[in-house]
Amino acid sequence: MFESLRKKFSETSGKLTKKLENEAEEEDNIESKETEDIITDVSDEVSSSVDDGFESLSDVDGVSDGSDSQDVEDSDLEDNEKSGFFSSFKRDSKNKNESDNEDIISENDDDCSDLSSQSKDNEKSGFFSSFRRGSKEDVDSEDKDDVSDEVSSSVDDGFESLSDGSDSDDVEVVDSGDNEKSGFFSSFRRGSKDKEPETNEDSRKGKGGFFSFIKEKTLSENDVEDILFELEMSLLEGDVAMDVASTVVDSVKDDLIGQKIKRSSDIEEYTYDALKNAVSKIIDIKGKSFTEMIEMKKKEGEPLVVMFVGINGTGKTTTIGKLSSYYLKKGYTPVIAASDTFRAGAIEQVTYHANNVGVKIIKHEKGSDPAAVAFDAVAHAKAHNKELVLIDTAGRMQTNTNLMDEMKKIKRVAKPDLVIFVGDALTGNDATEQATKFNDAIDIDGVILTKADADAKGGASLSIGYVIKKPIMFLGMGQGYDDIIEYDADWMLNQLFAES
Ligand SMILES: Nc1nc2c(ncn2[C@@H]2O[C@H](COP(=O)(O)OP(=O)(O)OP(=O)(O)O)[C@@H](O)[C@H]2O)c(=O)[nH]1
Repeated sequence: MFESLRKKFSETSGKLTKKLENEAEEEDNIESKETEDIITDVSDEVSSSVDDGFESLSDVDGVSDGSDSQDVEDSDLEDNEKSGFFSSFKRDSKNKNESDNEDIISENDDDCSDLSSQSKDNEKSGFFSSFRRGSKEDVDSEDKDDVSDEVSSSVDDGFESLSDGSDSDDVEVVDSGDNEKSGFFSSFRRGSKDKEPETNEDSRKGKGGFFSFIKEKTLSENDVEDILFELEMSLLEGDVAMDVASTVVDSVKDDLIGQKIKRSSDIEEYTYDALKNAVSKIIDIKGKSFTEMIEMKKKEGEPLVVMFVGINGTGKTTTIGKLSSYYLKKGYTPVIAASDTFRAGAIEQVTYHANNVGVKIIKHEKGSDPAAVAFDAVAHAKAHNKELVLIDTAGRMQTNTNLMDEMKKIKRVAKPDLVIFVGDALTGNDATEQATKFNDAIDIDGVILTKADADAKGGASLSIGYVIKKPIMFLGMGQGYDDIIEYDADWMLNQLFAES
């Protein structure tokens, strides 16, 4: 029962999950790409800052004409290529440093005994430490001061560039010198590896979803629009009334937009809640139950008079047999009025059910006035303190004016407390349209939907009450006398959202 609706609702959740899953993957890719770009930028900036540092060194008057250091660079090129960026960077700088220091020594012989020994130190401890020390050393020469300042500022620029590109923590790791084990790049690699392990299985087990966004995502109209449009279309195909389909979609949209989601389970949960909320508003039409009304009338010493209307073959007569049985079992005494005096065999059919169930039937000749039969049945019930009068009427098309007028006459004469439209759930949207027409003609009070047991679509069950703003009172669930249930919105909701 209602499999089709159930499927549509669960598909919506699945489709939205899938769509956002793709988006999360894209976000992940962009994030990785950004990370790679940052790494590239930082590498470039470090190289260029270091180069700037050397250029500054070379440009300083009296230090070097630049050709020496170029020679050194060239001679080291092969080595650097073999051993990668960091080692070449270290060696390069060491050699540059060495070469530049030598230049300084040769040009400033008088002042260079200290620097010469410093140069040896530098050889041992590499580029960064040598420059730092270099800038800190108390060198008297103005040239040396200039050199130190410029190099120091170039290197600092290099560090600033590093800092701009990423966490200062990471930069400090570079400064520590052990790049391979603990440095900036490895920390990025570790960082991206840290994101990777959230495999489907892990996230399902540990975090409750197939994927998760790197940042929390707020659902927008854009995210849900196309999927809810699909839902609306498939509801319409499933015989859900247009009003109902758009109300469901609007309500779901309202509930979903602005929701903050992190992982797939959030989407499932929010979509499920939003759909359930939308459907519960649709199907929960407030009204007194049949049984409550019998009791109310009983207190007044009157029978509850109920008139059944609808088109041919929807199950009016069978439903009257079922309700007779249902209320007999509850301790009430129903009486049936055979007011379908129009169709051949109708009086025999209803008599058959009355006899089977064991209730009194009031009947006249075929072709007699159906309003008079109903009037007699009400009088009988009042005279015998029976609690319920069930009036069977001829099936008629809402377009048949004569028969619709006859129905209005029965209502005027018998003064029923309730006019119930009996609709065939299998006819889907037609049932809703018929109910609307009967409601316009005679002002119905409630609905009984028959053949719900065979209804896979569920369109009429979802729509009919909402469209005419009258409650569904019972659902016919088969051909037997016991195959009828009082309609309950919670039960219906469970049917629509139960795990299949
Ligand atoms: N599966 C199923 N069949 C039903 C249900 N209610 C009625 N039927 C069947 O529907 C057919 C028509 O039922 P009727 O009670 O004769 O319908 P009606 O509205 O009285 O028909 P008219 O007298 O022509 O107006 C019968 O074969 C019933 O057994 C139900 O809830 N489930």
